[in-house]
Amino acid sequence: MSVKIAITGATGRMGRMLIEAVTQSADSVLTVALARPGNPAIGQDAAAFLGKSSGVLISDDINQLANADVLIDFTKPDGVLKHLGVCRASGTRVIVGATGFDDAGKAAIADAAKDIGIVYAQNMSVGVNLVFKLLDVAAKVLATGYDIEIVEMHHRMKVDAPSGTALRMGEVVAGALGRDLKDVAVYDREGITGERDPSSIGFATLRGGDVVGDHTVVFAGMGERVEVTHKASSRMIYASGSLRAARFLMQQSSGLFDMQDVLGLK
Ligand SMILES: NC(=O)C1=CN([C@@H]2O[C@H](COP(=O)(O)OP(=O)(O)OC[C@H]3O[C@@H](n4cnc5c(N)ncnc54)[C@H](OP(=O)(O)O)[C@@H]3O)[C@@H](O)[C@H]2O)C=CC1
Ligand SMILES: O=C(O)C1=N[C@H](C(=O)O)C[C@H](O)C1
Repeated sequence: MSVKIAITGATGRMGRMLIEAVTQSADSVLTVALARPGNPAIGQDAAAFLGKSSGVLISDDINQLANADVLIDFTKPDGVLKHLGVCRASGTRVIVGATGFDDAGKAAIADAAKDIGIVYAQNMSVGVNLVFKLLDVAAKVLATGYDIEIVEMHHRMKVDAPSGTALRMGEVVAGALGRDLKDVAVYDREGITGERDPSSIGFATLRGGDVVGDHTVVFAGMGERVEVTHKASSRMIYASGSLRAARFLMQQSSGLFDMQDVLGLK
């Protein structure tokens, strides 16, 4: 049976990629496509930008979320939290792809997962989730004598920094070393900074052009440097991962999961 999918932010970069992925999928079907009130695409077919017809018109009525098995939400934290309220009431499962949540937002996601199945992942790609595993191993092997720095580059339209993926990479590495990222993260360096604190994990954020998403974690020692890099060249990797997460969620009536759960990497 096809999984009934709702897409919010239907005219966004990821929204459109998700609509394309659902229209190509054999086991999911688009039933709801939402945009914010005033969006000029409201009333148009959700797949019109592909020159296709999906039979689903873009709407601004969030109560339509009840007409889906799974909402895939790549909007922004405030949008996700609003949509979660409707989904919690209707029993619609949710995939949270948006990044930039504060601690209160993350707590609200965890609370909603008491009633509905939720996959929340800063990066839905198989490759990045493999990298998370590799980083756990690398950090443990290179635990002493290696300075850890995380560099990411994204397109000029991205509004949050560092990326959710870079922050998750920091959490994985810090966790492997028994550190709390909140205590050791360094996000800015300017002027006379003093020598590097060996326990710190530094972040550098680059923005420009149309870069889909590049991440490198550097382990810099005396005499050698190990770099673990992932480069995304298509947003379809995130859309395909999200559909995989949707199939996984159909087996879960409640609970909070991530892509490591979906991919069986735990
Ligand atoms: N987890 C993952 O694998 C990935 C996560 N992302 C994350 O997904 C998010 C979206 O990225 P991207 O598609 O590039 O961004 P876009 O800006 O292209 O799209 C965002 C969409 O969300 C809508 N939106 C924004 N705020 C709200 C709101 N409060 N309520 C309802 N709709 C809203 C926008 O509508 P409007 O046009 O009206 O502003 C737009 O349609 C980002 O947080 C990004 O970091 C991106 C790629 C992969
Ligand atoms: O905004 C993006 O584009 C991306 N956002 C996610 C993040 O913040 O990590 C995932 C991916 O890197 C693309």
